[in-house]
Amino acid sequence: MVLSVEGLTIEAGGRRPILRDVALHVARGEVVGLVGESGSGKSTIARAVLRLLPDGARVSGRVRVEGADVLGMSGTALRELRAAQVAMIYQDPRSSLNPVRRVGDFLTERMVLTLGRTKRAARERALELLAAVGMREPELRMRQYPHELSGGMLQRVVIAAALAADPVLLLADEATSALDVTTQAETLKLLRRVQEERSLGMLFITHDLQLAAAYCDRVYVLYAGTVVESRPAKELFADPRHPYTAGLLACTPDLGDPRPLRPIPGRPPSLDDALDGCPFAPRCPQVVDACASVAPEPVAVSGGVAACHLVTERSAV
Ligand SMILES: Nc1ncnc2c1ncn2[C@@H]1O[C@H](COP(=O)(O)OP(=O)(O)OP(=O)(O)O)[C@@H](O)[C@H]1O
Repeated sequence: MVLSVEGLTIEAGGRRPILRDVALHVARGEVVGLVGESGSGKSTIARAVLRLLPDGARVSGRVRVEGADVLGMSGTALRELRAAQVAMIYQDPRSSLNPVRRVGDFLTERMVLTLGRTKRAARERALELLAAVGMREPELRMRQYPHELSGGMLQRVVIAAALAADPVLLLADEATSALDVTTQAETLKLLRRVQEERSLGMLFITHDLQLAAAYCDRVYVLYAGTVVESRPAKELFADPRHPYTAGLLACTPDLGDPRPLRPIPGRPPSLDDALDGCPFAPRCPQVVDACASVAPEPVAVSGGVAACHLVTERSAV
């Protein structure tokens, strides 16, 4: 397993944990979606994979990358993890690049500093990587400054940089959300291509369940810091088992479906809301008595798990 997260709980002083008992895994060559509304804890999971934890947080559980225990890593192993094994791609490529340094410097400096390449070898590798991500005129791009490139071209540069150290895992955190629709489609295709060519594991973070269901092999649905459902993407899309997953699917536009959109009423709980039962209970159209007081355990459903009292009841019959 490239990434394996078990029982991950992160508390940072609120009345409820940021993450509660999260279990998640990504196999080599697999694209795994992580979906949830804003504040559900998606980025916190990605950062925990790099052991970038909130200040003063209490953390329990396990995070393993290629079997190595990230939460217990020493300085050297942690540097190696961040510099080589795992690469993170953020939403806004401009925030990754220094506006007053040339694109070529951005690509080569890290290779010289953290991978110990010579300047010349780093430059050759940077040109190779730019070609690999479909950048035309790579020599010219190396000499340009970030403001001379479009958002889509910059995201290609960031993806090229992410591949520099031959990582085993890509963490794509809303990596295409800031791009226009056409550029988004191209960048998604590119990410899939490089992921397949190199057989990388990818954790694809998005708030868009339709996109995740169409793009990923498996999907985890996160709500208020807990995984409420995880299934193969096709099954999740065709037959969602958790009412929250069903609600998310019903409120995302689908051009082929003329039925009106049904937004989920209410808001997700904040960190100041204590949670006794199911975190989705106050918004759930199918709520039953147990939901208010007992947190549902994940139960096996076709291809994965769902944490919902109704699912438990149905599977008990
Ligand atoms: N360093 C921190 N200290 C305290 N609370 C934090 C910290 N980082 C995140 N949080 C809180 O944890 C919760 C989850 O945040 P996170 O950024 O992981 O959510 P997200 O699902 O990625 O949301 P978005 O889609 O808006 O990025 C939020 O309520 C956030 O305010």
